[in-house]
Amino acid sequence: MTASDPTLPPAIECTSLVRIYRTDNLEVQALQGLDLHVAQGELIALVGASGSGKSTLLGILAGLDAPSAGSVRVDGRELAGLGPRERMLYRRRSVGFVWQSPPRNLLPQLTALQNVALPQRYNGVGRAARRARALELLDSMDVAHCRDRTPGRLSGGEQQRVAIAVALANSPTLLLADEPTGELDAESAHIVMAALREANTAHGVTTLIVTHDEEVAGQVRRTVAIRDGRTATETHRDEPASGAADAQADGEGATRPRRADVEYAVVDRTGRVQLPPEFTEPLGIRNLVRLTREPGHIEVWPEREAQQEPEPAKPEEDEA
Ligand SMILES: Nc1ncnc2c1ncn2[C@@H]1O[C@H](COP(=O)(O)OP(=O)(O)OP(=O)(O)O)[C@@H](O)[C@H]1O
Repeated sequence: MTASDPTLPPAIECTSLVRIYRTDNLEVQALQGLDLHVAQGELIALVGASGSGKSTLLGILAGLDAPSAGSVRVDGRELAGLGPRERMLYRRRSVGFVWQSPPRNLLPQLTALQNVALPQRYNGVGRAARRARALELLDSMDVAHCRDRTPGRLSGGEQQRVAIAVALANSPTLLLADEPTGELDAESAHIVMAALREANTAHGVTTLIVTHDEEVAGQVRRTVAIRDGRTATETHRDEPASGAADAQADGEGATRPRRADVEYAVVDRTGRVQLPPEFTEPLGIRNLVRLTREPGHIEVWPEREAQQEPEPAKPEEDEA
């Protein structure tokens, strides 16, 4: 992650974001008041069960969709009220997008070099500069050898690395990837993940990756979990896994375990916290809990326990 400049606005700031899909007689609340704050230059993974709202959020951040309510700011700019032309320019200049399916990312009749040059052409970049930038990006994604081949003659992993180069072509501030390793074997997934990290560090682009793959999520410092259309928990890692091994070598060649990951529950602006089912279900917690304030922490009691007043802790007896 590149160090973020405190004078810059956050890369992403979602506040009470709501997206309701309405069909004939059905209403689906895909996002239900989601809050998310991402600093400039961060690389984060977004995880959550199928239907939790990940793709909906990505579509809104990409400018492909608009929220029903709430605010979404990218680099301090409110997206909710953009008109069609501003939205098109935002998509063209500010965001790069990598889809799960390699063929969806590239035009099949164009070579890798032409695919990376094309978005720059739409942005008014001259021929020589387009070509130079495309070659530089293909090199930085380690696919320079693929420059004159069409996508059909590239492996899935090579296609995804060319797709990252395409996404970076117009120097976006935000790189979004929806399950970019979802159709790849483990080795290719590892290489594509390394390319996304390279995009984040060497090109300084804030990167958000939606994934179901725990190994991919384990390779970033911050993983945000969405549940029922809201950010529910976050896992922060001091030392993300490199992807291949879960231990790191010290100077003398010995390995030491990674420091423990820390999982936080997200507290939203109104003080709401989602209690994960692995905490609530064993205790039979459903509708009500009782909170007690303790020195330095808060205790959450199931309703039936709360009805029987918790006994105050007895001072420890002197064993002498
Ligand atoms: N165009 C749409 N019309 C109606 N409902 C939709 C539409 N797109 C998504 N939904 C619904 O919104 C909810 C969130 O969907 P979304 O695709 O954002 O979830 P997801 O977390 O990305 O799921 P997955 O991991 O399966 O891709 C789901 O209940 C889904 O059925």
